[in-house]
Amino acid sequence: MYHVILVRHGESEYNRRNLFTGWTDVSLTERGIHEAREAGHLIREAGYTFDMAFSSVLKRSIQTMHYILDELDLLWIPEQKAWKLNERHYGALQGLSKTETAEKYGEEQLHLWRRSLTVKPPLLQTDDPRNPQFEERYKNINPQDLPLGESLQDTVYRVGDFWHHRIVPLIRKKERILISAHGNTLRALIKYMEDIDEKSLTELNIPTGIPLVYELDDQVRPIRRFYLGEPEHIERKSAEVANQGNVTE
Ligand SMILES: O=C(O)[C@@H](CO)OP(=O)(O)O
Repeated sequence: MYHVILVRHGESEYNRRNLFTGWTDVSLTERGIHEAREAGHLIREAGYTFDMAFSSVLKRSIQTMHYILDELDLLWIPEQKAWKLNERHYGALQGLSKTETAEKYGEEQLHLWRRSLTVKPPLLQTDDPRNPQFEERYKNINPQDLPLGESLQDTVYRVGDFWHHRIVPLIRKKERILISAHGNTLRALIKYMEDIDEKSLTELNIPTGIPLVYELDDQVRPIRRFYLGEPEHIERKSAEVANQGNVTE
């Protein structure tokens, strides 16, 4: 049996301000740093270790990976930063307030944009300064592969491809792997691995900074997944994510 540990980065500046983030490159807050360190602590307490770590090319995920590795005294292990692990691209919603978006378009529309599998956000115009094609960090990526906005399904394709071609071969070689990524990247990966139905996927909210352990069989297929930590705390943090953008609470 193999295992892999997935973590959603700790709270970011945009999470705190309740703004759509996507590919916007924002830092962790003090709370986020604490959550990332706590994730490392939980992993250490549970007795896991790593041979290699992955993050996206967004700093909140990179910082989280480093805080976790620091807690484990593993900052020396090889790491890889991959754009294919970036958060789902939220198109023209990026930078908007989730609450204001709900007030303007209704909670139902907000929920569709946030949690449906196939609904795309309004796309960026190609001349929008937020277009990833203008960013130095994506200069080696085929411009046609860079999104102007993605549905979760689009994210499932790119994350699934990365998992299948880059992570699975390492797991087969018995590499113990940490993946520090994002709420919707991890929802996409869970969809890819388990093919869960759309309703369950809609209800799946990944809490920040809580390690998610996947046990995998000899064919690298999932056996079960579980969070490390105290169930009530995890439940509360998942509900916090689900309720972002509620107009009335
Ligand atoms: O804004 C975002 O990029 C994501 C993750 O923070 O939010 P949501 O939970 O609304 O998909």
